[in-house]
Amino acid sequence: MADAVGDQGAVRGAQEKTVLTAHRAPPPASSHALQLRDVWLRLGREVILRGVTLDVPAGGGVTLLGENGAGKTTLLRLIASGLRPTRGEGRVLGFDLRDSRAVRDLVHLMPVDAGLYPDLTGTENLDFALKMHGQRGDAAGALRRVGLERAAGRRVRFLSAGMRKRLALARAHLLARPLTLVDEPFANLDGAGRTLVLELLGDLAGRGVTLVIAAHEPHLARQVAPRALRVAGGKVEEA
Ligand SMILES: Nc1ncnc2c1ncn2[C@@H]1O[C@H](COP(=O)(O)OP(=O)(O)OP(=O)(O)O)[C@@H](O)[C@H]1O
Repeated sequence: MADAVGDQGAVRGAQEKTVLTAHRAPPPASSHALQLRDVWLRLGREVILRGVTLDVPAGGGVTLLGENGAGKTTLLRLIASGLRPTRGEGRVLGFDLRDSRAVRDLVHLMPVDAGLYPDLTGTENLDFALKMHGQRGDAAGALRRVGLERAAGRRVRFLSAGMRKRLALARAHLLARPLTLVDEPFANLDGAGRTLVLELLGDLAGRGVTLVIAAHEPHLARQVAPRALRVAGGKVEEA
């Protein structure tokens, strides 16, 4: 997965984006958080997605299932406008997937590796994410909620994998983007951490956020994103 970590250019770009998005018109009304029509995606020599058609109503949570390498992460990256379809079309809350600036403002992807800035502290990571979206929020409260108050001033590179996951969860919860994509939220977490994931994602769902969760733990993920879809052979089908 492309990694923005430590990329000062990305930080500058995001800061410029803050100014741009703050003045953008509100999204057009759409009853669908996501619509894909015959989407194909080739990466290098491999065709990963082979004609994916999908409608996700706004507020309707989806759990993506599938074997290792099936294409779940790739699909999430495409929805987050990080990859362009080779063929086909998509819309996020009415915006064309090719309008990456609009889509990135509406979507948050919590990647499997957490996708944090290792040289920033926990608080700085949250503050930066808020700034990027032109939002205000209680970073200290979010850190407390995930049990990371003592890590607030520590650089992310010194946190454990589970602590990073908790921090990424705090960020997703704080941002509460209308379409929130979550890649393997339960990985690297202890029992309390998994309960916390369910609480915070459940809270987002309750606030009308559309969740798309890629997970190998359907019994957990479906508690907050009930509709199950299986990714296999480049297709997506109801599970
Ligand atoms: N940048 C890339 N270039 C070429 N192929 C890639 C790239 N990224 C992923 N792939 C391939 O795309 C396929 C789907 O990978 P993906 O990470 O989406 O699977 P996944 O369903 O998320 O798997 P897992 O459950 O293991 O996380 C794999 O065959 C992988 O090798």
